[in-house]
Amino acid sequence: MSDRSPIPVVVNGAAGKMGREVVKAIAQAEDMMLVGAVDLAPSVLGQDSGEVAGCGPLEVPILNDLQGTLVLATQQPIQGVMVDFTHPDGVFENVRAALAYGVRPVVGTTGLSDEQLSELSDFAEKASTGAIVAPNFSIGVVLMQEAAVRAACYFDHIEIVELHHDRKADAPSGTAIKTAQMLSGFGKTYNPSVVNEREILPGARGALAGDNVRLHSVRLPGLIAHQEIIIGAPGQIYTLRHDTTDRAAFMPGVLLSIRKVTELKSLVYGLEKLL
Ligand SMILES: NC(=O)C1=CN([C@@H]2O[C@H](COP(=O)(O)OP(=O)(O)OC[C@H]3O[C@@H](n4cnc5c(N)ncnc54)[C@H](OP(=O)(O)O)[C@@H]3O)[C@@H](O)[C@H]2O)C=CC1
Ligand SMILES: O=C(O)C1=N[C@H](C(=O)O)C[C@H](O)C1
Repeated sequence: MSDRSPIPVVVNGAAGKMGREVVKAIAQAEDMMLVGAVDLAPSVLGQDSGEVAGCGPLEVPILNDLQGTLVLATQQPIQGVMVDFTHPDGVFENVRAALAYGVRPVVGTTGLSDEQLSELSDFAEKASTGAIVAPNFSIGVVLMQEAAVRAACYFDHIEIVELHHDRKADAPSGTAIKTAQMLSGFGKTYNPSVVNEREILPGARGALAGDNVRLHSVRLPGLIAHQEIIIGAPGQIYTLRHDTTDRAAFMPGVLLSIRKVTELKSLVYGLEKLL
């Protein structure tokens, strides 16, 4: 049994698909304590976050007041952490608020623009407060991305297909954008044209990211989160694929980030930097 105080954690988006999974994971982690649960969904206001998550009562009600809940997190023996799985529209303000209160953000919500990310990074640096933004908390995805980066030393033709459930707000996925960013900066332009290509229906060839990596998004009920990186060369196709079959897959990465963010003094973008 450790004599250190548990890390106080606020979960923002606590009633969502990811938020419920995070509440369960924190309830089971001996070195963490859930001190606040926030969500804007009116149907869960005032309900016990543990009951909503399906892990039994935790005596932490779901509130719709992030600022008030962050204040609670500042009144704990050690500095708190805010885990955010909400919506692309609100995440920037949520993270700014957490940093302003000295509560360290661990952010899974996707959709932050490069400018927003850079602004949050400057803000964290000035506040000397750790923050982690990870478009994907699954360790399997990081391994897939790293294999793609290695393959990029030898191959020039790479397209990414990401497939998600039909309740996803943003496209392309944060994971696909991050993968393209990781493949960029090696002084090459991917997918050089070998014909004068005509896109008969706009969008048919996907979006261009990074150094010309093509991204394609599929949205269907029945899917959770999946990504293929397809690498082509004369006479061969190398396909990397990751399938999330349960959101529990993200929890080891989320818990690791909650622990690591307490040691940081600035913003880190990407789970791969913590492994
Ligand atoms: N980094 C990673 O590994 C992963 C990232 N994600 C990302 O996390 C985000 C959430 O995903 P998911 O859990 O599936 O989404 P859900 O829609 O299931 O959950 C989001 C919850 O947050 C609530 N909410 C929306 N805006 C706010 C806000 N400003 N403040 C507080 N609560 C808010 C929603 O309420 P209401 O329904 O009323 O809007 C909902 O209850 C997405 O951006 C997704 O891409 C998802 C999986 C893994
Ligand atoms: O919305 C989701 O579900 C997911 N979003 C993240 C993304 O945009 O990459 C991570 C994962 O793919 C699940």
